[in-house]
Amino acid sequence: MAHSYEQAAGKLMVALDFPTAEQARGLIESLEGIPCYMKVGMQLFYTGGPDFVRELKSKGYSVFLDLKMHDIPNTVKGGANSITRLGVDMFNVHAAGGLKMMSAALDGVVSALESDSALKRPLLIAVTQLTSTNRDTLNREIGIPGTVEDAVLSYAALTKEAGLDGVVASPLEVHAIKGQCGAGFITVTPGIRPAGVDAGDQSRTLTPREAIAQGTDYIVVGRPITAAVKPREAAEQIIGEMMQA
Ligand SMILES: O=c1ccn([C@@H]2O[C@H](COP(=O)(O)O)[C@@H](O)[C@H]2O)c(=O)[nH]1
Repeated sequence: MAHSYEQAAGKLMVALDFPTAEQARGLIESLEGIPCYMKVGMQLFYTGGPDFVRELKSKGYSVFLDLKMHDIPNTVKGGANSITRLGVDMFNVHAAGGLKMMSAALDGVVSALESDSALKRPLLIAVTQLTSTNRDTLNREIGIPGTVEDAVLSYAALTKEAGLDGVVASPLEVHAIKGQCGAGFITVTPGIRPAGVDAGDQSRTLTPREAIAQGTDYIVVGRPITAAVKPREAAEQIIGEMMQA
């Protein structure tokens, strides 16, 4: 299906992986007017904190808070409650934390919503197998047998059972996830590299056009935009590719 400019831009999540809010603001200014999602990860959150997230929301951006919580259920429930109060549009936990931990995250969301009717329900998703990992990481290093896709599908099934909205996976697994969990189960896919751009530490990658063609709901793009000489041009080129998919 062809995408309009707005549809394609709305599926682009820009990873604001910067050490300071000041540096992130520089990129945001250069992308002004592009209706993309902004993703705040641990590097920026640990310096910019909740205030920076509120600043993004006040500018009208949809925000994915990518803190990948992974702790005991009670702690994750509290974290999810605080994040929901912050007013983000999406946040995540690690599926490896298990069913009880993911259900506790959902409880944290529900308890926040019950305490303040003005709050909007954020999408809650779980990280399956990091896109920087491959079969060797899984089998030899961690000692988990099988293919990466097996592991991703197993985490996705658990995430669905816990009642979460979707998963983070590589674009290579989107087709299988949608087949198993249904088209409405959201996939958020990092590991995006336009042709000719260095993969860096990413192992399981596709281009923006290929990822959209696989049926992913959102692509996450960091360095191909943030480290580009002309970030706005890089972002517009990616959106153009997504529109052609
Ligand atoms: O499996 C995962 C989960 C999260 N990420 C995050 O996405 C971006 C990707 O950045 P690039 O610079 O485009 O590689 C980054 O914020 C990661 O923390 C991921 O890459 N893989």
